[in-house]
Amino acid sequence: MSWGLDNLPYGVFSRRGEAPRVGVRYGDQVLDLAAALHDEVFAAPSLNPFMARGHTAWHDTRALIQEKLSTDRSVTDAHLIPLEQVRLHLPFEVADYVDFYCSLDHASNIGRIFRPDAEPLLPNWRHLPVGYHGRAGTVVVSGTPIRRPSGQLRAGVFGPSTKLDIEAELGFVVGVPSELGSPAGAFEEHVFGVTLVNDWSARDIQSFEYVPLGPFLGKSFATSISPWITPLEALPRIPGRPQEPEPLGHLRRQGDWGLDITVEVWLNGEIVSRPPYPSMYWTPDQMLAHLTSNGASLRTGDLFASGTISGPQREERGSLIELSWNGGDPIKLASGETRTFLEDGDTVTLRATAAGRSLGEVVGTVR
Ligand SMILES: O=C(O)/C=C/C(=O)CC(=O)CC(=O)O
Ligand SMILES: [Ca+2]
Ligand SMILES: [Mg+2]
Repeated sequence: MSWGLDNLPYGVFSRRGEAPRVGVRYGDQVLDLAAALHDEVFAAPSLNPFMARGHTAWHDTRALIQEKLSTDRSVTDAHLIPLEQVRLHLPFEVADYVDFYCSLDHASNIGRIFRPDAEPLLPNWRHLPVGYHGRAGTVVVSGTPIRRPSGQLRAGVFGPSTKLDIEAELGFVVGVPSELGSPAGAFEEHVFGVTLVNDWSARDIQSFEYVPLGPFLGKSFATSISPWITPLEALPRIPGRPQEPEPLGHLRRQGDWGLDITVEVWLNGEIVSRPPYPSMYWTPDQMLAHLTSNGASLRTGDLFASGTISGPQREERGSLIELSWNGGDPIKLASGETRTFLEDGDTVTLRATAAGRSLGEVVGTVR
């Protein structure tokens, strides 16, 4: 079952007229945790206070919820609320937002498109997980409409982007802070769980502005996430793929943090791509190690995303700029229409599963 006892993602919900609070998804219902577990930490309108409690509390709480859901009828009858009665909110207060660039296939494709006369991979790419700081305040929950951004599309031209794109990504949510001046400790001590991310991107704004400081307004206008945060414990882990050259000591992998997750990209109701997470080059423990290797501290609520997930096949690409090769090879939809970049009214839905467990969906419609 996609939302069974082995899944149990956390979110923030409210019923009409009630204050938002923390719940866990079970089947097509939400378990009201403040009521079911008599713990005030779940009465907060965000997951941050619970996430700050740390790894042992996360593990014990999950075990308790599993036990109550499987044995305690009074809990299940009184505190499970049908999903159609609730509104889902942004599940945590986003502290900092960082976006990496961990897919070899995505980085190679983008290199070919943006820098056709150079080597597709820049010389640093295999030595560290390249990333940039995004904009935490514009991370929005699934369902939030996306306004087409305006910006400088080329020298002397300001106007609405004509190359509005998506990026199918996985996001990692930090629960436990780290100390300023020291690298973070073990991945599972800091990272609470994962969420699906659509990092909307305006490719015309991006390609004019990005030299030499990186993406700025082409990416900061909105980033959508799933209302559900899946705990690390619920995710099937697999070995990461081979890396050449061997990374420096501080970037060596801490264990098997490859994740067996497949994403689906839906455009106006049809699947246009299935990006495979196992094809990612840099693993999330390496992202965390790199992010804090200079002593930068983590805060509860930090979000770091993997970067666009693209596999080697065309139908595995996680962005429209790759799927349509920057507009030169339009995507043919079953409806008979074609697409290069997004048009007003288009709806994009990302869905993902990990060994049958749903990670939920991220939906956005362009306005
Ligand atoms: O290579 C570049 O110039 C920029 C590439 C990106 O679009 C960066 C990005 O958002 C990272 C990602 O999603 O993989
Ligand atoms: Ca991105
Ligand atoms: Mg963004």
